[in-house]
Amino acid sequence: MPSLNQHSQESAQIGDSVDVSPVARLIRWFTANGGELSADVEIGFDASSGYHCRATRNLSSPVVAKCPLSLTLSHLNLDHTQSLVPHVESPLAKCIGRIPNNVLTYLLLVEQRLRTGGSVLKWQPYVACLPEPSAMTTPLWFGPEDMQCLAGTNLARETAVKLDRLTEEWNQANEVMESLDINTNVFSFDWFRWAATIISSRAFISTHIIPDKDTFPILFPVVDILNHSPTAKVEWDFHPFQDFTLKILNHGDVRPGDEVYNNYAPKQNDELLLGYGFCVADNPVEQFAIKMRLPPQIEEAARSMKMFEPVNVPFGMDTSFLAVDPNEEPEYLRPKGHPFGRYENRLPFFRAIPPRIVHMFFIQALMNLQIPPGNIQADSVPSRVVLETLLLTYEAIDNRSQTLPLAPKRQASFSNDKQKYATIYRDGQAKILHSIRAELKAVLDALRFHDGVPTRPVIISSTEALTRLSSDFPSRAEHLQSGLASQYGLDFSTWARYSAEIATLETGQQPAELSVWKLVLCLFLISYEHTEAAASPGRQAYSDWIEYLVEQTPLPTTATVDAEALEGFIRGWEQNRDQVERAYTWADEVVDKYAFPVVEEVEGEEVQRICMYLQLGPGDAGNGDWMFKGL
Ligand SMILES: C[S@@+](CC[C@H](N)C(=O)[O-])C[C@H]1O[C@@H](n2cnc3c(N)ncnc32)[C@H](O)[C@@H]1O
Repeated sequence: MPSLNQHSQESAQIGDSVDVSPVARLIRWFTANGGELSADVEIGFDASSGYHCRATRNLSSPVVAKCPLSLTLSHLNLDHTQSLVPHVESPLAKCIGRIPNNVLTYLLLVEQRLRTGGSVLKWQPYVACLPEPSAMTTPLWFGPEDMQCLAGTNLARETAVKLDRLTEEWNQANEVMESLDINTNVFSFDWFRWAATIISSRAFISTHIIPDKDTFPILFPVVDILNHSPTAKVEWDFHPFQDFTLKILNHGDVRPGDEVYNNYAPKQNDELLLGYGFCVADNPVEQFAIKMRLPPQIEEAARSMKMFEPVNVPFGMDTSFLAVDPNEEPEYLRPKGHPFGRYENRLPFFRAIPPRIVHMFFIQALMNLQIPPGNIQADSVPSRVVLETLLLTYEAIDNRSQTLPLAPKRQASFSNDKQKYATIYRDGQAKILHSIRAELKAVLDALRFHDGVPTRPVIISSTEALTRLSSDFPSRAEHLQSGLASQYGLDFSTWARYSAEIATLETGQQPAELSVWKLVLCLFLISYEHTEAAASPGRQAYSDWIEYLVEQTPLPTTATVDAEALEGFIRGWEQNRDQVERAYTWADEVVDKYAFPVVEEVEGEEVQRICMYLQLGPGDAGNGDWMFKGL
């Protein structure tokens, strides 16, 4: 390719000799009309990144390209009432004020590209170097197979939304043009989509060059030919109402042959893919967009209880989200080591999660546990509430991560760039989501307790509770186990067997472990209350816990169960009929309120256990700090 400075010195006449390449014509047109391009670079082309800029020798100055306002392309060129940029004659001028400015720019671009509509072909050399529809790689151009690469990602939905919006804009523009007797045949949806993609992938915002008007998209020929690198050090030097210069700040580091990059600002891969049609592998600013709202009635109730006041935002979180409409901006999950830092939170395991989402699950936790918000101080949240908030957050992230599994091992080759970039984006998103799921899971795993005497609040399954019952009240435990064995066919030959079986057993479409828990808690209550025996540390921990649960959920005055139904499981019910009935009714309520599922590995398989949170009595109602100590 000839060096561009040679071209820049040639006289610029559009439409001259046919053997001049489109790039050479572009540069001649550009420089003849006030544009500047460094003599140390050339414009090259390759199939994967299209036109790009490359150093032919060491850069003698930071300036790579400078585009005057007079060469820009935007709807403003159609507006004959202004004198900031040259006017073009076009029927589209009639549409000013009747079609949105960005849409008018699409239409003007199509006119220029198709050399039609009677408009002066002012930007012909520029438009001739714009990528063809066949080169477009944003999801607006994805076929069904390409879309499959986006399955489970946020972009799968956003692409459909964007296409709908574009179709709507196209329909409305056609209506206006028809009403003004403008021939609309030329503005097919495909060309309209092409122009919209050109704008999203290379337009700048007008604010810096025309600060006194509302922002609109504006094209700066040639400056827009540089590709993006997230590490490029550049300056966008705008002189209002005059020109825009792109400078390379570390121009001394650029070697002959190096590609010279712009930096389109830190952008995540969803924005890059949707707007530009490419992605950055291992993009350092990548986050995971997440949109969650409380059900409207719960949100309403929470609002009336002043839960959206800053004093009711727990864990030392930043409260600024309260002033932002949740529909305006998405929230992002941030992986460890993210360059923007993570979210302020006294509890480290919540630092990946946006405060709005943690607050939302905090509200949900209070509702689930039936704790009136007035009883909670945001700076000293009981650990049971912390745990419930964590469980709800984990459940939501876990559910989402099941719709976006971690990437399988892939072959390095793809059938096209769309699939290559979609896969980079998709895999990066899955990686973030699963890493945050794993962080939360690690906290839950660390709280899970299997053997010995709990010395801190722990999560226990019915296996640990039954073990404790066996050691403290062997004959009651034996009776219960034989009842469970005959009712459910459970095998108690080893605890591992029991765990494996109970995890997969259902009764009435509910996990059978819920029923076991109700019986065990009922037995704990009637046994500990009436036992004088000196407590072992293990027994003490459990009996303190039961005492605490009774404090939280007092015994009912009337029962909802008939003790006879418990005959096979609870010994001596005849003598203590009323007591057993009330204890079981209590246990039923406690389990409904507090039991939760936890995934664990039993005999090499991941299974779901129903667990309870064993607090060490009222003294442990503290602020949840223990949850991360020593983790
Ligand atoms: C502002 S234009 C840059 C010029 C463009 N290469 C061309 O052929 O006209 C932005 C487009 O360039 C391509 N591009 C920019 N940076 C890229 C990169 N780092 N990797 C792959 N393609 C890139 C994408 O197609 C994007 O939509």
